[in-house]
Amino acid sequence: MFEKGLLKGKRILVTGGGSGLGAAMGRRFVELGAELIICGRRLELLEQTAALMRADLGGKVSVARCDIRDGAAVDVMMDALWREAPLDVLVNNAAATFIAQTEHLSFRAADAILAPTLHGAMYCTLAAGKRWIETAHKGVVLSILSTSTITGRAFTVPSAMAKSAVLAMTKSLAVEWGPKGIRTVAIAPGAFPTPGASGQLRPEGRDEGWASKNPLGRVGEHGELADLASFLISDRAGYINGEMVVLDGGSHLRSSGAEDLLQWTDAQWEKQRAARSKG
Ligand SMILES: CCCCCCC/C=C/C(=O)SCCNC(=O)CCNC(=O)[C@H](O)C(C)(C)COP(=O)(O)OP(=O)(O)OC[C@H]1O[C@@H](n2cnc3c(N)ncnc32)[C@H](O)[C@@H]1OP(=O)(O)O
Ligand SMILES: NC(=O)C1=CN([C@@H]2O[C@H](COP(=O)(O)OP(=O)(O)OC[C@H]3O[C@@H](n4cnc5c(N)ncnc54)[C@H](OP(=O)(O)O)[C@@H]3O)[C@@H](O)[C@H]2O)C=CC1
Repeated sequence: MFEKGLLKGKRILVTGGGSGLGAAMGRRFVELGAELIICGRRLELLEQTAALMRADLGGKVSVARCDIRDGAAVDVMMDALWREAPLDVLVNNAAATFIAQTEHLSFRAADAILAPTLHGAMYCTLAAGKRWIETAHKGVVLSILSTSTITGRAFTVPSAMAKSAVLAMTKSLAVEWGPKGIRTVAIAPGAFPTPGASGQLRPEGRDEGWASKNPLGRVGEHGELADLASFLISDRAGYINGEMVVLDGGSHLRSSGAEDLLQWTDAQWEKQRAARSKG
């Protein structure tokens, strides 16, 4: 689909790149010639993912253990990365969510979502942006958001709040940092099944799957997201700034994707809370 070497010479950090969509995007970036760094909390998972990519693709892939909820840890990671060479692209992909009746959320539960999804994305963007600006280096920040930024989404309210805030960051920095050579862009994926998303959002007992509610009758393929991400971070998209591209088969035009949960009984919600407390 793309010219060989579309991302050659680009050094890219994907947060949460050890699993799911982060790993799928990272793999595609390496195929297109980029140097990749993936970060997350689980070092073993990161190393497994990186080893697989190196074995399959032969590119340069390294890992950084980092909990992006901790701003100081983000700075330590960025310092270490910059000691080798500046990044060219940051992909804010790491996030967390779970379904819950909002009135049952404790403050700690709300923070468990807001901290990685909002604060983590902000810390990483700040840490990369200030280094780019100090050295007049060009950069791109791609944030992986959600169609909840357009529709809102019942039962995942902290996630919808955090993603909407990161969209506001994307639009605001497009204006503030555009003149400094930094583009900020975003993708709002619809349903792209991953173990992480399915585990948190589709417990047993939820009605029929995501595909049946989609106008195109299917969920997204990881390669489709990886291709869009590759284009948006490439120089070919050099005039796209402050934009969020929706990649959901038109699903959000029909439903936010959470309305089935309005029919859940108290017993179902109790079962859901109990499943978590046993986990
Ligand atoms: C068409 C629809 C398209 C779908 C769009 C989807 C948009 C977004 C999708 C995604 O983000 S998918 C990514 C999903 N992946 C993850 O969530 C992976 C990362 N997950 C985690 O890190 C954790 O699982 C967690 C969810 C953040 C929780 O881990 P943490 O270690 O931070 O929490 P704890 O210390 O165990 O608990 C803190 C606090 O939170 C409460 N809590 C945790 N899980 C739940 C739950 N499932 N339900 C209710 N409450 C929960 C927990 O009880 C603690 O609160 P207190 O009890 O101490 O008050
Ligand atoms: N899959 C889908 O249908 C959709 C996904 N999205 C978005 O796509 C992105 C990827 O989701 P997906 O691949 O499905 O889910 P995953 O659960 O696989 O990805 C989440 C990643 O974030 C990392 N992460 C979580 N918390 C932290 C933290 N505190 N510090 C560093 N890394 C962290 C996790 O690694 P670790 O636990 O090792 O830290 C994990 O690799 C998310 O932003 C999600 O909101 C949006 C819409 C739909």
